Amino acid sequence: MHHQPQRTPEADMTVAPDTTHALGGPALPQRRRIHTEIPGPRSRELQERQRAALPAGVGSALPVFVEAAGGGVVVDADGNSFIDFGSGIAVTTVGNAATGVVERAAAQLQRFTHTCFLVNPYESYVAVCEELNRRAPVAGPARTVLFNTGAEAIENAVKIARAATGRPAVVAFDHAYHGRTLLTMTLTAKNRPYKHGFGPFAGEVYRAPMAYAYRWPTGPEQCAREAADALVELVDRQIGAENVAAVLIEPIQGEGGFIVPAPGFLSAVAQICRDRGIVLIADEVQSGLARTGRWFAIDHEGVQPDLVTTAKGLGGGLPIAGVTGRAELMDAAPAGGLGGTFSGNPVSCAAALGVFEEIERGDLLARARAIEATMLPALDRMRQRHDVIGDVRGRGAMIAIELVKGGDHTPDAELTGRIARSCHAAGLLVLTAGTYGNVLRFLPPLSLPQDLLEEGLGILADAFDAQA
Ligand SMILES: Cc1ncc(COP(=O)(O)O)c(CNCCCC(=O)O)c1O
Repeated sequence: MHHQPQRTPEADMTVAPDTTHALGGPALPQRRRIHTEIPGPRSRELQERQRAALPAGVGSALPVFVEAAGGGVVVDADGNSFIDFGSGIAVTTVGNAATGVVERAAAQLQRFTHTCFLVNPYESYVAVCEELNRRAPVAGPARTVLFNTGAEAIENAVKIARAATGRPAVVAFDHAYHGRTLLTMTLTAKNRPYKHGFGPFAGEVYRAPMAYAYRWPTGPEQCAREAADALVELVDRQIGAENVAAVLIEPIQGEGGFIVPAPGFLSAVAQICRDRGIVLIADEVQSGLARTGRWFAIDHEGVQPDLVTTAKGLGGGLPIAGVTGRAELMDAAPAGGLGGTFSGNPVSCAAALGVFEEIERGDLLARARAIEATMLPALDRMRQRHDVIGDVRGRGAMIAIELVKGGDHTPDAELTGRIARSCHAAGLLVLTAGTYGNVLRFLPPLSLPQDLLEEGLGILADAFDAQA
C-alpha cells in the first residue's frame, strides 16, 4: 500500500482570522466582545460544511462555532466573545475547561484511556461513586453505578426500580423531559421536537399533572394539594398502586420550563410513594450538583428520594452519568444486569473528581446562591417594567422567566425567540425552554465573574426595553 502523505491541519483549513484565543479555561479574557455580525464569516463557512455533512435534524440554538471557552465566556471562530448564560445546557457548571477537570483528565489520558469497568476495574470509578454516595439525599447507606448520559441513567434507574419492586408501571409528569432513547422519549412530555415520528413508544408509562403553580387552573394556593390528589387518583384508581414500580420527577423541571413544583408537592409525592412501596426517582440531571445552591435541588425541600440520577455537570463537559440510591434497592439488580462498554469511562471519572474538587475549592454552592441573589431581584425589576414577563422563578443558577402576551397568561413563543436572538446579537448566550417555547432560562457557569453576570442582565434588560 503506498504511503499517504502526512496531512497537516494547515493544509486543510485556513486558520480562522482574528482568533486570538488559543486556550480556554479560566485564563481566557473574561469580556464580551462582538465585532462581526452573528454568526460571523468563519462560522457561516463552517455552517456550510455542517449542512453538507450532518442531517438537517441537528440544529444549534446559537450557530457560532466555538474556538475556546472558560470562566464565563465562549469565544467563537471569528473571535467574538460571548457572556455564557447557558453552560452548554447546565454542563460546564464549574466553568469550561476548568483547571481541576483538565489537569485530572489530561493526566488520566496519559495513563490509560479505557479498560471497560466490566473487564478491568479502576479506582477512579469507585472514587466517583463514593463522592456521590456521600452527598446524595437518600436515606441510609447508598450505592452508585455510572453510565454515560442522562437518558442512560434514567433507563437504568427504571430497571433498578422494576427489579426491586417486581412491578412494571412508571409515572412521569406533564412538562417532563428525561431523554431521547425509547423509554426516556416515552417519559418525556413534549411531542415536538423530541417524539414526533419516532413511535411506537414504550409501554407501562403514565403521566400525572405537574404542580405548575403559575398555570394551575384554580390558582397557586390549591396547586400542591390538587396535584397530589391527581397523582393519588392516577396511581390508585387508574394503574393500581401494586403495579407501580416508580414515580419519576425532576425536582426542578428543566426542558419543560424550569418549573419549580409548588411548595409541599415534592413532600406529598414522597409520602404517596412511601405509603405504597413505590420507588421515588429524582431526576437531577439538570438541577443537581451545586447548580441550584445545594448539592441536589431536592435538598431545598428536605425530601429523600430512593434513587437520584445525575449527568450533565458531573463530568465538567466529559460524558458521565450516575444512578445513586438506597443500597437495598440498588442491590436488587441481578449480577451483570447493570453496565455498558464506556460506562464510567476513566477519563470522565477523572474529570468528575475534578468537578467535586472545583465545587469544594471554589465554594460553588455559595456562588450559586449568590447568583440567585443577584438574578431574581433584577428579573423581578424587569417584570415590574414589562408585563410580558409573566413569571420569574428558579433557584441558584437555574433561573427562568416565562413570557406571555401582555396582561394575561397566553404564552408568547415568538417574543421569546426575538429576545433570545437580540441577546445573541449583543453577545449574551441565552437558551429558551418550555412546553410552549415561551421560557428564557439562565444557566450561567458558577465560574462566571460577577461583573459579567451584571453586564449580561443589562443586555437582557435592554432587549426588553427595545421590544416594549
Ligand atoms: C432532567 C433531564 N433528564 C435527562 C436528560 C437527558 O440527558 P442526556 O445526557 O441528554 O441523555 C436531560 C437533558 N436535557 C438536555 C437535553 C438536550 C437535548 O437533547 O435537546 C435532562 O435535562
